[in-house]
Amino acid sequence: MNRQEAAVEAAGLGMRYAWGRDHVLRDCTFRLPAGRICALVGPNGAGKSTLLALAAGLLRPTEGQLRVCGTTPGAARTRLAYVAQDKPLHPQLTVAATLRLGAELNPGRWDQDAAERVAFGSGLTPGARVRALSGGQRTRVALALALGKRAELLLLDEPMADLDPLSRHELTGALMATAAEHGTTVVISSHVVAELDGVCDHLLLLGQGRVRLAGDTDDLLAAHRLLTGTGADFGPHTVVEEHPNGRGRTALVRPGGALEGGDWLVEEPTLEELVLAHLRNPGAPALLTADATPARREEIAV
Ligand SMILES: Nc1ncnc2c1ncn2[C@@H]1O[C@H](COP(=O)(O)OP(=O)(O)OP(=O)(O)O)[C@@H](O)[C@H]1O
Repeated sequence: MNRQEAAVEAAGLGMRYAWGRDHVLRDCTFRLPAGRICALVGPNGAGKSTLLALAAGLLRPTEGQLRVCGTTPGAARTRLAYVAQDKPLHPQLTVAATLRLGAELNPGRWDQDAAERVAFGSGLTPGARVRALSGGQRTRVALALALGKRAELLLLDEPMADLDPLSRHELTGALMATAAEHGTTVVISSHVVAELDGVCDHLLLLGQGRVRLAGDTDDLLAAHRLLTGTGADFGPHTVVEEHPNGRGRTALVRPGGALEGGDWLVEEPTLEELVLAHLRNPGAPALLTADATPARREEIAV
């Protein structure tokens, strides 16, 4: 089978912080094909930031393998851009000087126009000092650095959390345009799943440090159905979540056989329904679609 190259590939990936008692990530195996826009979701403490920092080469895994842009995260550093949750920037610099620094650190690949479009899109002036910026303005500058770098892989840790709705819309559009124009892979963590619907074409859902769902969003949605009816027996189907409703019972299932002929209304769930059902039911069996399943572990070792 001819498969698209992987932007990120993990096998048996585990992480335990030096002072932590427990594993933060445990036996994570997944593959993110290049060129996708991947939503990274999961409850607080699931390990999303840790996974992004590992992929950015800022942390070393304690177990397993992680391959980024076909090499080690450390070797891929010049080819990726990482925007951390707290958006670290030099507070004494102006916005213009920050972008100049971005240009100096990324010779040969820096895109000043792209960086300026993002940085100055909402009236921010070049002479403004970073230390005097609001949280949302800092996010703009951090995203401007990331997009100016023309990275192959963007790792964005809750980038939209402190942006106003118009800025979110504008910057989401800028990210999607960049991804479409340059084939950039984007991993974007967020708690606002509804906002990622229609933006992301790939999903990675972590729960308690483990991969719960991974794959193309269309494939994951197609692997689930919402059944609503009065019967109580869901037959051969794997039930992720079931609850009563006005008309009887509704269940999110992974079909294990024919759905026709049952006394059910059958619907495809939305991405938000799929994610929320799995967040509420961490015991549901994990599912990786074919394109999210890595090659054999030894083949991805670096
Ligand atoms: N430097 C650290 N040392 C020890 N434990 C840490 C460290 N950083 C994170 N942790 C722990 O790792 C676990 C996962 O944290 P992480 O920030 O990766 O989760 P998250 O999914 O990004 O959470 P959130 O949605 O709240 O941002 C948490 O239990 C956290 O306390």
